[in-house]
Amino acid sequence: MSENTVYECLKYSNENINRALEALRAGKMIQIYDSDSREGETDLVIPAKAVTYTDVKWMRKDAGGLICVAVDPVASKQLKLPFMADLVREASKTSASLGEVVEKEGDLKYDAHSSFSIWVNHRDTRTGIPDIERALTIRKIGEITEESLSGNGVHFGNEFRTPGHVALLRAAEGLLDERMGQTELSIALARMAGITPAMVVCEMLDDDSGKALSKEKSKDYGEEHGLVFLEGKEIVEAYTLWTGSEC
Ligand SMILES: O=C(CO)[C@H](O)[C@H](O)COP(=O)(O)O
Ligand SMILES: [Mg+2]
Ligand SMILES: [Mg+2]
Repeated sequence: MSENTVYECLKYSNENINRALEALRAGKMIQIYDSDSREGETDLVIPAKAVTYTDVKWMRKDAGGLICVAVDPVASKQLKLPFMADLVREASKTSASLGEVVEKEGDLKYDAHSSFSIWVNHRDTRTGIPDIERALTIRKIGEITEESLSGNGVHFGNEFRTPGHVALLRAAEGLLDERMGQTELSIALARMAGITPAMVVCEMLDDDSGKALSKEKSKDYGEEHGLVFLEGKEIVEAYTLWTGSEC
């Protein structure tokens, strides 16, 4: 079956989904809004492997949130990426002060737990923060994710050090059955698009209000910049079809 045939049979009735998958396959930016009942935030989202320093600058200047890379749950386990909360909880066994700050049940009002893993820099970076260096770290995270999922044994520590300036986000094992943050939503889209499931996400913030950019203003931004705007519920619906498809 040719690549096109596969994509043909995966056409969705929601044209927004088809446009988003096409954009992601082309390494282009899209927007994902999680939901009114969760964070109520819109992220700029782009495949990690495709990121250039101008994309990092775009997210830094126009979105302004934390530039993170969401990693597929299978690859996260292969790469031995820990949840930061688990790491701190373990460390708190020898440091009481850490035990007081570690994420506990009920701490987050919008979800059961965060998806933060470790924060890294690629070893070829100097300080790790310039756009050009963060882009390198991000692309290399995409590449090692692809390598790992291809069954090629990889050694994360050979290429990356922590702490660093790019926050890794570990997608929940059950993906959208378990959690519906932009971490899982972006990985679900990557799986549907047939691209490496390592996705850059960055929250869009509002310079005037000091809050997250509203859904309406985020949609306006998307229209001005030709970006596909997806809501979490659209992705959940399409992913349910995809997982049940015979393609
Ligand atoms: O907190 C975050 C990391 O900066 C953002 O909300 C990002 O969207 C990923 O987290 P989540 O999956 O919880 O939405
Ligand atoms: Mg968040
Ligand atoms: Mg989010």
